Amino acid sequence: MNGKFTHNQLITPAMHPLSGTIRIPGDKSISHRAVMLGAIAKGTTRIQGFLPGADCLSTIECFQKMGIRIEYADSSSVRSDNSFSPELLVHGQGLHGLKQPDGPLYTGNSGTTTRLISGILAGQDFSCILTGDDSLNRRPMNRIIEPLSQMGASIKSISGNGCAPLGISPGKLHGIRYNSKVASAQVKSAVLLAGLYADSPTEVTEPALSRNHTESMLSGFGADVSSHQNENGSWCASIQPCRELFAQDIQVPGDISSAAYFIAAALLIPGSRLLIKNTGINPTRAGILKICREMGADITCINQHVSAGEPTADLLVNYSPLHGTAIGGSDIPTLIDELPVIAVLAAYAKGTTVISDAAELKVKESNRIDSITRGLQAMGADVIPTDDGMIIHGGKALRGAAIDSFLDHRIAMAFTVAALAAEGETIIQNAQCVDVSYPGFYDEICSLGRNTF
Ligand SMILES: O=C(O)C1=C[C@@H](OP(=O)(O)O)[C@@H](O)[C@H](O)C1
Ligand SMILES: C=C(OP(=O)(O)O)C(=O)O
Repeated sequence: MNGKFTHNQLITPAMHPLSGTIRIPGDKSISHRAVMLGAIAKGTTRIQGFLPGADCLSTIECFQKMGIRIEYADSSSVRSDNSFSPELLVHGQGLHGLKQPDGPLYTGNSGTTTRLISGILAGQDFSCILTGDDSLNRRPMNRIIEPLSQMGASIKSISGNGCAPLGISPGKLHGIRYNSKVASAQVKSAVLLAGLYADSPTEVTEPALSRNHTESMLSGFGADVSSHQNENGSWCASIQPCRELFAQDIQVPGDISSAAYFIAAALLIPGSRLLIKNTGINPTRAGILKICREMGADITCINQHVSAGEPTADLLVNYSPLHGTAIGGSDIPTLIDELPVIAVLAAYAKGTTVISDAAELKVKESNRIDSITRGLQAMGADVIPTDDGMIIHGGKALRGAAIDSFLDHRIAMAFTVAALAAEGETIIQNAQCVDVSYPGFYDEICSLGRNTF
């Protein structure tokens, strides 16, 4: 992967409780989707609270390369709490307004960019190539190649290994009824986005409900989308062919996946009391709140409201002694990206935590079953990896260690939290990868714990 992720970060144990009020950067999933739908809508979409993380910047660059003008609005500002609040203007050109890029589209480290944009590109009348960094180009793409091909798209893995680079050429799309084996919002979204361009309705069924931001936002932009749960517990989302999408004003809530590190740090460090403002609590994303409460956490949602179709709240988190739990089934998609930091909580909790049904962890930015296990073992935790998760016998005191981030932002941040509650110093290797989803993470967590890093 790119040399820019080479910086190592020293973490010393927290010397003080975490206290105060923080505001988390915008939701990554919603930021991606707002740019994508804005680009293929008619008119100018205004996105407040956009996440300027590396992944979302990859999405912006892809659409700029396809002729879409995207700019920061003058009113982008530094808020009173010193955080930058970017407001983005996306000058959409309509469903058929994208132009052929003059070279490959580079999606960096971002699975969301690659898979969702593939659904849009399948409906264009030009050919292009999608490629990412080393990690991205190892992740499975057959999961989108298969349904998009069934719809009539011409999409292939150029090296024939089921991974990017992907070559996408014009094809005439028709609606399908697709049964996805995995509960994946990226697969569902790729199919629904291609469904905008199909000549008949498209349906995707998934075994459990994955994050539903695409469905909500497509509806807001004027598409005819619906979803329901089947009798066997699976979920079905459908979309009608679409003539035009219309620009929207979108307020992106804070990312609960980023809030997760502050929730966890406050739960682990005695005496902590943290108010995390304006966090998205969409039930398809908020599984971490449920699981933490099951583990004994004191977390209260206050000031609940709906912003641009997304449930949002301030989270008040108090230090809490935790105990182990079982995590699996339909909860997994609602907390998939939080499992690294939940595993850290489990290592500090009394008793045993069993994580199952989470084989998807193996195909993220790193093999997260492996990277979590290795990191926790290096710190002295008792953890046994399994095929679809892990078993953690918690409650041992952890010690600082050298932690390989595997260039995976979630691993770097989860082990930063582990290090704050450990004995001795920890080095997070290649820690700059946090910029993928949370630029400024180290400044924020450092200012709260008043640690000397
Ligand atoms: O659609 C999205 O925005 C995402 C979906 C999830 O991936 P899968 O769809 O592969 O589960 C998640 O892990 C990723 O961080 C973001
Ligand atoms: C898996 C993640 O993202 P993506 O799939 O977009 O790379 C993540 O942010 O943890």
